[in-house]
Amino acid sequence: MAFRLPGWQQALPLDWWQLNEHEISLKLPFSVHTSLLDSLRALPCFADFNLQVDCQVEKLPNSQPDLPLVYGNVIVVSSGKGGVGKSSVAVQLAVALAEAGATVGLLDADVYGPSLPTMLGGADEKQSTSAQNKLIPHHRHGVYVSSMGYLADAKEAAIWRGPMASAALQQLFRDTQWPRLDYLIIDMPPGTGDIQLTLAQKLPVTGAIVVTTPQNVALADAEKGIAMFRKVGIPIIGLVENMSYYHCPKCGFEEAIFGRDGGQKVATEYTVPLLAQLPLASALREALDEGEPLLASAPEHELNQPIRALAAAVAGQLYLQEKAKCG
Ligand SMILES: Nc1ncnc2c1ncn2[C@@H]1O[C@H](COP(=O)(O)OP(=O)(O)OP(=O)(O)O)[C@@H](O)[C@H]1O
Repeated sequence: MAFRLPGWQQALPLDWWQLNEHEISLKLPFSVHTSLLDSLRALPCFADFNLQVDCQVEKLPNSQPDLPLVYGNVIVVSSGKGGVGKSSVAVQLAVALAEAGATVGLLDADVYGPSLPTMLGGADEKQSTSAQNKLIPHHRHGVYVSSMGYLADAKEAAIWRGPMASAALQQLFRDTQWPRLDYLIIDMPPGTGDIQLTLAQKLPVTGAIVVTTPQNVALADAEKGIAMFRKVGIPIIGLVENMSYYHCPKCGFEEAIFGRDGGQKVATEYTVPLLAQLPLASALREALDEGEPLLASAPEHELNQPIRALAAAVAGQLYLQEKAKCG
């Protein structure tokens, strides 16, 4: 059976492989957690070889080529509707990419309900400023984080009007002293209104992810999210269906309590990839509530594998889609 990376329909290009006597090296231009390559290592044709994998993240063009940008690939995580798990997906995606070896930044643009300080911990610590008046990001679970939640009083930010909120966010984006990043993940405010549209147009974005749950109400809003990014010419990396099925921690029983395959239908209708169907699991919520994502607090937990596969699918699709544009 041929090996496929998560989210890939095709085999890996031949020029990514190199054979040197008893060693095969694979050069990937994006991040993939090593555990996702175990089935590749187990193929009989690799039995006599030592497989070396080297991930060197390639910087791809973004939607604002004229803006000077020192960061790597900028991925916005959005949702048409609140409460579907957008921030949870953004946080776990960032931690998973960092765990796979990438240098990752996470910008909390969810100004009206910044939840990253809760999910990553250190909510009481303030961000300090450098001698050049730049904001120093926190470094949590391998990810560089900058959030309104570390800066402004949440109650004060909650009454900001749209233009004020989007100006504050652009400033947060610009004035954070990011290290040289491979990926910057932006947790967008939920919805498809003016503030989201302005942010999508003003920020240099490489690709967007739309998070949804399988219920019809959430899917209808996810469709609006896809339409919004298409309108402003931002490539859609794909759709993430969160809370796709309930995972019983005791017996492993799984049930699609919000309905089945809604995300797949929308993905097919809009011809975007369905990047992942993530379980609804109390262990994931408890870990995020404690500021210790499961990937960090219990790396061996079985619930982490779908998140690692999501991260590989996001990184791989972003690369594939950009290269497809170049023909
Ligand atoms: N797959 C999941 N399993 C269990 N709990 C989850 C899952 N995804 C998210 N949650 C929980 O659901 C709640 C809402 O998630 P989250 O804050 O990520 O949603 P959101 O879409 O970002 O919300 P908002 O739009 O209000 O910012 C959180 O308590 C989170 O821990």
